[in-house]
Amino acid sequence: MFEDRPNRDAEVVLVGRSNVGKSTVMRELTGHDVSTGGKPGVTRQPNHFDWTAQDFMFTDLPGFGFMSGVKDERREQIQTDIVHYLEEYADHILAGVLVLDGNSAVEIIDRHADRGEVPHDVEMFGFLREVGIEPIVAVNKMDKVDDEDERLNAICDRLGVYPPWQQWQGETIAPICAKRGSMEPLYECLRTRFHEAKRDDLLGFVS
Ligand SMILES: Nc1nc2c(ncn2[C@@H]2O[C@H](COP(=O)(O)OP(=O)(O)OP(=O)(O)O)[C@@H](O)[C@H]2O)c(=O)[nH]1
Repeated sequence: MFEDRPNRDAEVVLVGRSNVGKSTVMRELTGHDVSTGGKPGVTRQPNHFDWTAQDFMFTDLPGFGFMSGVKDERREQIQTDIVHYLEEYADHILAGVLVLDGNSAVEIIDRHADRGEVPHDVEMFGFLREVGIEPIVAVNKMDKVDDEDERLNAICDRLGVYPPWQQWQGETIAPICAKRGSMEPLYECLRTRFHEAKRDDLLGFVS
């Protein structure tokens, strides 16, 4: 199990396959320069970004799916740890941000589905809902996507969310480009969640 979780009442977690840009999203959210780029699977332990005064933190959970240089057994252990973490702290988690790579998500999901497997992203989306954490899908790397509406609708379709994607704007689907600092759609979704949770004191983190 992951260790050293600060005891905070409110939390937003980020999950996503390796190399989707989770650390870059985190840097934009927190202003902390976490290690980005390089080898996929760099993040192996949760990174907590902690605000004691507000009793709140953002948590970057390790990338699931492909991790280079990590043995199968170890990778499975990390996945099990992620699941346990989300189950255990679900009551404190105001939002689960599933970060996808807008440029490759549909292709990867379809490849796994064609093999008769449940794609990781689809599984994680469903799992978050199952444990009572409403997911926000941050579709990153939109700078690499030409047919924006078509791609976002395909992502909705694969996740079992009804297209058109625009009806989930500000709530569930957030097309972003973390590398260029285009984060407003994600901030909008987070503001909605904080407001619903009556935590308007947290709005300053996403304005
Ligand atoms: N084109 C583009 N590239 C991006 C964007 N955001 C991140 N990247 C790049 O994607 C690569 C992976 O980014 P990271 O933030 O390290 O990804 P990660 O998901 O934290 O990776 P792990 O540590 O392996 O879990 C880096 O080369 C980033 O520069 C984006 O919005 N557009």
